[in-house]
Amino acid sequence: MPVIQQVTSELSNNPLLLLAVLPAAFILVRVITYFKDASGLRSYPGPFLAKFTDAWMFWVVSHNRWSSAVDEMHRKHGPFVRLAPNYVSISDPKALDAIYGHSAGLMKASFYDIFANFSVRNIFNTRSRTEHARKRRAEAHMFAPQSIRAVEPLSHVHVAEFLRQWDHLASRVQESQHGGGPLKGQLGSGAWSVENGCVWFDCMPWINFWAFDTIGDLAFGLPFGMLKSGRDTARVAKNPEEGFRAIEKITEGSGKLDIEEEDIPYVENLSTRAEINACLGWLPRAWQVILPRIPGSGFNSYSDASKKLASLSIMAVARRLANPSGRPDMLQKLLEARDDEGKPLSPVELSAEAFVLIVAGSDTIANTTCATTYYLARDQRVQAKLQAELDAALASVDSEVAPYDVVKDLPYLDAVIHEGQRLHATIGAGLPREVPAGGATILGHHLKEGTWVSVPIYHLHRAESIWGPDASEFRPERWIEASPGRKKQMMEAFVPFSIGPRACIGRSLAIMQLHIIVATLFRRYEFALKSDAPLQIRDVLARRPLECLVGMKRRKI
Ligand code: HEM
Repeated sequence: MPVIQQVTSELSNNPLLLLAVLPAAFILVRVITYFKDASGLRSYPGPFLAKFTDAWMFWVVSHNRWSSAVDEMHRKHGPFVRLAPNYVSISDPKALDAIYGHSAGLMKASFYDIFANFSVRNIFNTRSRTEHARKRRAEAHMFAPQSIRAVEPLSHVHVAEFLRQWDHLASRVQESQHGGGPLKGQLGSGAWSVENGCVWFDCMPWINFWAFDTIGDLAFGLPFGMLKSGRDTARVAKNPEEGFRAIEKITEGSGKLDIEEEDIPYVENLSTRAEINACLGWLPRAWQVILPRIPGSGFNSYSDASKKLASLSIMAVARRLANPSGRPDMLQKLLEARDDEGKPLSPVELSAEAFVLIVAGSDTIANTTCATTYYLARDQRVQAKLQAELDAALASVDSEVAPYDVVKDLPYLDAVIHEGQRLHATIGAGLPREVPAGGATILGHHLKEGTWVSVPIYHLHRAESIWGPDASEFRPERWIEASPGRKKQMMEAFVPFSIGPRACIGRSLAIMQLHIIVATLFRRYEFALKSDAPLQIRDVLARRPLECLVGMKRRKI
């Protein structure tokens, strides 16, 4: 019997032998691939495991060390680091344009496939240049300066609701000072306690409630009501398929909205999905399908969370179609959008686009606001300086919510927001892009077709070579003191919204929201921390604060 036949028959008769041989064969294939070096990356330094397998990326992401591990690798090995057999991270700001710029020609890598939870792609997860350009054209006017300014009054409503709840919390301080008031309690789902003249509570859930209510309203005319209830809860279609059927019937003019709904903890589902996506994105497609199906793998909640999140946008689209309003929100603009043949978006595409607006436009703003609040609460000097600027600028303004026109050009507020975005880096990861046919030359290095490349934002925002020896300090003054030449250098390395054709489309809205919320909160309240302990983060593409316990009281203004 020939040797190969003998070996296969031996293996099929002996499953234990097969179990032992499979890992050995796997490792052998990886070692041979490494030495064959088809990717041409063998000479690049990096973690040992990453030379052979994507498992290094999977491991660091699943251990909550995405941005920090990549940062460490660059500090150890320099600007070019191999993070996976086919993936190089480049930490030089000069690489940004070559990778993400308009004429770069690199598209999103297949890492983004894991984010597709509808049968069609959305503006964020499509990897097709043509499809992306079509979507971006259709959605650009939603984010034009006049469209953003038109929604400012809507956004004020939610900031005012936010103040009602925090005023209520702050009033606990006076109540306890005047005797009789309780020293601890619960508002919505959050606990609070009074100590040292402040009310202490975790501000992260409240900031989430505000951000989600606001984007729910701006996107769909459908605030979730999280601020009012103080709870993470949203009404969604119980069955997404039923939602699509209802949309189709309504579009054909032959149906009423009659969908079974349920309440879900939306933010919690979003966190679950984000955490799992960030890990699964580094695995081969087969593993992405298998792992969520294995009981006890830690990935089981994935499909359920994805479906529930999708149901929210399906429900919102169905509601709007059933009750057309003409309201100037994003959903209305999506309904008016036409493709290149003049056709409206299909129900599933509408829902997919609405979904990404909610996800991209809430979490990111909430994380940035929470981290900025943390840094300001930790540094009383910076907080007082900001408050002095806000007091002067808003002295004659008769509104508890800071109008954008009044606060948009305040130098210290601007510097605080920049510094919060720099140091926290809400999107801290390198955003992976794939080298197209013909290869690409980046900073003199020729990389072959199919190689993944990225620039690590967290590392760039903290590199001493760019920001100086105090790079890891929260010091807004750096933005004001810098000479024009230095400021240019800083801005070239400051990329919280990324750059190029796939840069954040919601940037102007985010900047407006951040100015309004930081100015309003810090004019009205004082914040403190109990210790200088670092902010605990879950790093899953977006870097989300897990908890931020602050002491807060009303200011005398
Ligand atoms: C502080 C807040 C925000 C930050 C830091 C941020 C950051 C980013 C970054 C870095 C990207 C590029 C992602 C990638 O290449 O994978 C992005 C894309 C995107 N962002 Fe934002 N974002 C913020 C707020 C918003 C808001 C308010 C919206 C909309 C309501 C939004 C909608 C989007 C969309 C749709 C994309 C995909 C754009 C495309 O591929 O053409 N973002 N954002």
